This record gives sequence, structure tokens and C-alpha cells, in this order.
Amino acid sequence: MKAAILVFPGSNCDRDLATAFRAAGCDVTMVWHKDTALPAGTDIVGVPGGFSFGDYLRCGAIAANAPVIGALRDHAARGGYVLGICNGFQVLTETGLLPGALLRNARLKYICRTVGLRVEGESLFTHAYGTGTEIALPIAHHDGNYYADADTLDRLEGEGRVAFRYTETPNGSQRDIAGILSENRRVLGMMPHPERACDPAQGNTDGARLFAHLAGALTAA
Ligand SMILES: NC(=O)CC[C@H](N)C(=O)O
Repeated sequence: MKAAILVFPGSNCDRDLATAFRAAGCDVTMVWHKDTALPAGTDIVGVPGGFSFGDYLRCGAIAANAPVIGALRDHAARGGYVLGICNGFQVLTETGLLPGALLRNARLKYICRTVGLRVEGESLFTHAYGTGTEIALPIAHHDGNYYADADTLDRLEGEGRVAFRYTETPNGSQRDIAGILSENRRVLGMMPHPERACDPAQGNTDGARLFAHLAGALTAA
């Protein structure tokens, strides 16, 4: 299974994400933001966390216009898988590949701690856990307050596209949303960091299950 990880100036979770994919048995290629193509045979694109372009304008807004985004759009349009984590989720909403926006946290503070999450929507990403399961993952962001208009929120919920919900919202996100899926369920954006919960040395391995399941399912496909 082949994963490509986009790297922007200011990305800081790209190597952690590569380590998580590699530990699950994936081939990983890092792809610089100025590249205009993904490696042939890419199954999944990882859009990592961090502070792309210093979070200027809005988090993810400049990265969403980088040369590599055309290849990301083509990959998603072909039905390819995409996993955007934290700044990666912000990039995905800024590109329009996922609906809504990530606003400043309700209390205006950067939050760095482990939170409880309930797993919901059906997808290759969430099958690792099963609907209704509660897990814990770290968050680290100042713009994680998910916003969408009421119709979009109703649609996401009606179509089972809320992938993860906070058991108690840390950042003011509407309807406690921590992660959402695209219409075809192959693009996931989530604020929590599964790649930071992959090794017993990190004190939590809830994230490793997501990568292991993805790698197994995409290798078998
Ligand atoms: N860890 C991250 O990816 C942080 C994303 C973004 N820079 C924020 O603080 O909201």
C-alpha cells in the first residue's frame, strides 16, 4: 500500500505521519508542496498537521493553493483516499474537498491535551474501531472550532459523515464535531492526531489501529 505525504513549509507532523504509516507496513513517499504530481500508484494522500506557511491569512489557506493541490484534487476525484490531520483538515476545508471551516477555538487559546472521542460514520477510517466506540487521541491546535451552516451540519449527520465527535468539546466545535468524511467517505479530515498515539512510548496506541486497518484494507483491495 502506497502513501504519499504532502509537505509544506511549516508542516511539523509530516514525519510522525510517515512513521505511523510505515509502522503499519505502508510504502511512504514525501511530496514537496511545489511538486505537481503524486507518485504513481498512490493509494492514500496524507495531509499532515503543523503550521503551513506560518498559519498566515487563515490556517491552511495558503497551502490550499500550493501547486501540489491540483494533484490532490485529481487523486480525490479518482476516488483516492485522503487523510487530513489537524492543519491537514484545515487545508482540506480550505480547498473545498470537505465542507465547513475551522475557526479560532472558542476560548481563543491553543489547546494541547488528550481528548475523548466517539467513533461514528461508516468508512475505511472508522472501521478500525467500530461505530459507538470511545477512544482517546491528542489534540494540539488554536483553530479547531468546526463551523458549518445548519443545512450542512444536518446533511453531514443525516449521511453519517461525522467520523469522530468529542465526548466533551474542547474548542467550541458545532455539534462536537472532531472529524468529517467526504460524500464518498474516502476523504477524512480530523483535528485530533492519531499519528501521535501509535506507540506505547507515547502513552496511547489508539491511533495505531486506524493506520493498521487502513493499510490492511488498502493492501487487500
Ligand atoms: N497541530 C496542528 O496541525 C495545528 C494546526 C494549526 N496550526 C492550529 O493551531 O490550529
